[in-house]
Amino acid sequence: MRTEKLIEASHVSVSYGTVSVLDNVSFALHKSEIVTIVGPNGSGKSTMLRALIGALPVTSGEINRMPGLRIGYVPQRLHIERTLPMSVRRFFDLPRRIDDKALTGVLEKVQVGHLLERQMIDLSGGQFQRVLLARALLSKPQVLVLDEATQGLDQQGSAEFYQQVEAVRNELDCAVLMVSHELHVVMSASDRVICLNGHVCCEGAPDVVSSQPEYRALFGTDTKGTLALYRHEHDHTHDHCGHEDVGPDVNG
Ligand SMILES: Nc1ncnc2c1ncn2[C@@H]1O[C@H](COP(=O)(O)OP(=O)(O)OP(=O)(O)O)[C@@H](O)[C@H]1O
Repeated sequence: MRTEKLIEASHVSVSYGTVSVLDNVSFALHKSEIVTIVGPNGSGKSTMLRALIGALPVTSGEINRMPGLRIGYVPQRLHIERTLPMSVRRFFDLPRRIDDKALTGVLEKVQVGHLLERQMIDLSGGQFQRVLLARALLSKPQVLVLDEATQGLDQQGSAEFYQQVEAVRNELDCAVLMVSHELHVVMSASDRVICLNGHVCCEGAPDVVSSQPEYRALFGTDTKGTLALYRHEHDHTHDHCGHEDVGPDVNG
């Protein structure tokens, strides 16, 4: 039986000016599930995340979030000014002071306690992303949103990061909604995968999605998928589900 819906998008379309980026997308995120959005460059993944969390207005359709929903957001990257001294502890205090007691539990979960006095700019890529994850957890989120949070990490670093995310989900029982290009990593860590290319091409459990013709057309039959993703030329249509392919041109 499905649990309660935390966020629901119904027939959502988003355009930037006259350019349509999302067309008639419907989607629901349920309590405790890990959902990954995959798709080629420019297919609207970040746009969809931003619309779902309310950071971007939709052109048509509707997005409903559970009243009072707490969302923790881990961005793709964050620029820290190199000339500005900023310790990890100070970073946690932005935009408002966090007392040590509130911080302790989160530091243990994400194993960044030993980094508190370090400068943000001196952290490794993996440490930096774990600090961002810890910061997102401070609001005790019911939904954790990750937008390509492991960009720049090597395969082992990103696998460790996603294991950490899974552990956090298991402990906090929060839902996780993420965008990733690392199909081989996220496919194993997700309950459900949405394959997006301006519209929802297919969705379902990872093993179901990876055997769909739409998915294979996008990512190739290679289980790693990553290279095919960047080489993708979207020339298939979706007659079986009544969608005309109106997705953006994403020649990589
Ligand atoms: N603020 C904006 N104004 C105009 N166009 C935008 C804006 N943001 C994104 N776009 C365009 O919308 C399309 C979808 O962008 P989006 O970032 O959602 O895709 P994506 O799937 O997340 O891409 P990537 O995998 O490269 O990160 C792209 O063509 C992009 O150039």
